[in-house]
Amino acid sequence: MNSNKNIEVVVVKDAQEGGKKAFEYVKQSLEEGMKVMGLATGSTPETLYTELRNSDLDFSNVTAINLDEYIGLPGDHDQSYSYFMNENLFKAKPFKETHIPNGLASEEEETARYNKVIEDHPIDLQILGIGTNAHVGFNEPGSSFDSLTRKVELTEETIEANKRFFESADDVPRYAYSMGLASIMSADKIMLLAYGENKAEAVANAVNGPVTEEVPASILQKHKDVVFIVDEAAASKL
Ligand SMILES: N[C@@H]1[C@@H](O)[C@H](O)[C@@H](COP(=O)(O)O)O[C@@H]1O
Repeated sequence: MNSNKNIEVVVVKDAQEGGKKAFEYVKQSLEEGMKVMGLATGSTPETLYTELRNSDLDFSNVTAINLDEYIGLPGDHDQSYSYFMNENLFKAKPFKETHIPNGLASEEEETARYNKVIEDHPIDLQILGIGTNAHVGFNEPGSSFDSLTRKVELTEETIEANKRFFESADDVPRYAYSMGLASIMSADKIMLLAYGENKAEAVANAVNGPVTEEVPASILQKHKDVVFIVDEAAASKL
């Protein structure tokens, strides 16, 4: 099924099974001494976070670094990624430190601050979701493979996909701070999760397509240790 030897693809039945499989990888990383874990938001990692919350794994020696945050939303806004992480993971599972971009801070200061956070805490395991247009974090098509944390403009496709969490598309922020593709690639290990038929094309392009900035996740073909955990629907175009 997987014709690209660089990306290991594990196919599971559904998101529930995906959460359990992803949990095993996280557990193994912890056993191997993981100190810094890169975290993702969106609906995809929810089943993994449920497994983590319900486990007895101890993250009190692990630093968490999140991929991105909407610009303009305060951390206590119920659609901010900061709020999502607190509710889905951090309240139940304390980490040593948690880092997430501050959506209210100024661009210059915040991007410099966040790049320093990543530089000071090399990521052992990075969790990723994937957008329907193959974005990772908020690195939309056209993002440079050399990019670090910066302000990004969301595409219409992403605004459409994310409006389900807001009252209307007009309420979806237009900009975000996102870790760049080079920052993501600097992680020692990467685990990308994807569930559902609407991710099938993005997954196929990322795994088997050309490595191009038009398909941000395709850069993962160049990483030495990457696994995709996808359900049967998301694997259907591989
Ligand atoms: N910035 C996030 C990504 O980190 C996430 O992976 C992706 C998919 O979201 P979902 O998991 O809800 O499909 O879109 C969002 O825009």
